[in-house]
Amino acid sequence: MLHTKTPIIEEWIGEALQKAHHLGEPLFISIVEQIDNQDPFQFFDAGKDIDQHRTFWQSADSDFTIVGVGKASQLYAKSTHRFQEVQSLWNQLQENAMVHDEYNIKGTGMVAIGGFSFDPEQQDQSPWGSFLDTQMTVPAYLMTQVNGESYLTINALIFPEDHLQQISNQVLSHREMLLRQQDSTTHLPSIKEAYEIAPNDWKNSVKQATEDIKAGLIEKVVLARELRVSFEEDAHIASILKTLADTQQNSYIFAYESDGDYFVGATPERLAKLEERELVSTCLAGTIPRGRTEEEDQLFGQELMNDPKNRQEHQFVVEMIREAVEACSSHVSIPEAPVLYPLKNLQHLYTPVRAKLDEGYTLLDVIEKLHPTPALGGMPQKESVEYIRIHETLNRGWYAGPIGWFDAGNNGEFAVAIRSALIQKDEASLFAGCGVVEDSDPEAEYEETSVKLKPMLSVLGGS
Ligand SMILES: C=C(O[C@H]1C=CC=C(C(=O)O)[C@@H]1O)C(=O)O
Ligand SMILES: [Mg+2]
Repeated sequence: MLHTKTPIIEEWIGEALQKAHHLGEPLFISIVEQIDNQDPFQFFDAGKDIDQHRTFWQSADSDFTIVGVGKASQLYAKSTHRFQEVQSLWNQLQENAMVHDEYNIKGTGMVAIGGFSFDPEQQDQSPWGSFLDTQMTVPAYLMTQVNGESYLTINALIFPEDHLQQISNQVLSHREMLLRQQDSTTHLPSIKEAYEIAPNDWKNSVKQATEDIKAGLIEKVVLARELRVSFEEDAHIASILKTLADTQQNSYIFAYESDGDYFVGATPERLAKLEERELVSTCLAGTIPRGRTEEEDQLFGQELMNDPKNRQEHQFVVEMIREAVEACSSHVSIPEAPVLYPLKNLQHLYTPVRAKLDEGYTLLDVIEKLHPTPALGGMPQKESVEYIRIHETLNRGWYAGPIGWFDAGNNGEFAVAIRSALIQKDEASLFAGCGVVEDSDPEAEYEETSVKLKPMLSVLGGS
């Protein structure tokens, strides 16, 4: 199918340029074509020769993948109203756009992919200097894989003074580079050094939090810790993503590249998904390892289901999400009790939330209401985020923040960026947190976070 569209792409760019001339201002153009099936990891890898700004997202059931290369537009915001700001930038961008799309498939055409930091009031930037507080990218080239079909979107902002031949040549040569299928080998890094940041101080902070909870300061707080590793050579991100996708069941695989730094992860936790006003959110909190045998696995699962401490951790999340979703939807349906959600290394308590989003609300409105849920922040929301700001010594940056995408048709999905790492050349910081409630035991919480670090550690050359 490659090459068949070349003349028409050139023609459409020409039309956009004429219109930009006429208007005297830049014009956004979006062109969607169906392409032969592509390997999303190869597409991601091929993108490195075009732009140091790539994005990757795969849904937890692996039936939807989007890969972005370059940036046709960026939506930035930094304030307590960051979600609203992004929404209005998005609305503006769509007002002046020429879209050529005969398919109308979710996640194609004008799509923004990116994330939000956990806490916009955190002043410290290090080591997240390349990641702004809010950064949603409309990729210049976007590959979408959905229902077994692949699509390529070309997005560009065309300026009146642009030169037609120059733009067309560039777009068409990039397109060819991206769609050329190469042989690729998976190459994971080898770890030179790995060390945990102050584990004893962290256990003391968990102990202190249980006392603060008993004293009534807060009800629950999620405390995170960091593991730092260095590699023999720079990490190869496409290989890391592919291995995560191959090994981490029931997980969203994501990567966001910014100026050569990468935020990568395999998170099981959906924040919210919206499709044709059907809203789905997820309560995921409460944790136990997988067993080594099927029998042990079931035993652990039952132990988790019946453990009051884990049920309490989970229940805080259900109550908060219920309230947030009820405030903007109807037909809210939430099962009475959680079920088990199995991952490779651990199992969680899981309660799905379904609702019909009321007219007038967007996915970003829902994200704003939900973030952070008590699975990432705590209870009450504002107090626990303040508690984290004061007591946690690491800078969360984008860890535990919303990460995801939305399109022009009000479809989209955000997960929370846990089980993740910030990768900077031959170094990485891995993060894991756990819900601390009144009955938390620091040693057990420490063990829980160790297991949560495993998925990322294993693809970064650790065990
Ligand atoms: C904060 C994390 O996990 C959350 C999600 C699921 C279960 C959790 C728990 O049982 O503590 C945490 O709330 C993390 O993995 O960094
Ligand atoms: Mg826990």
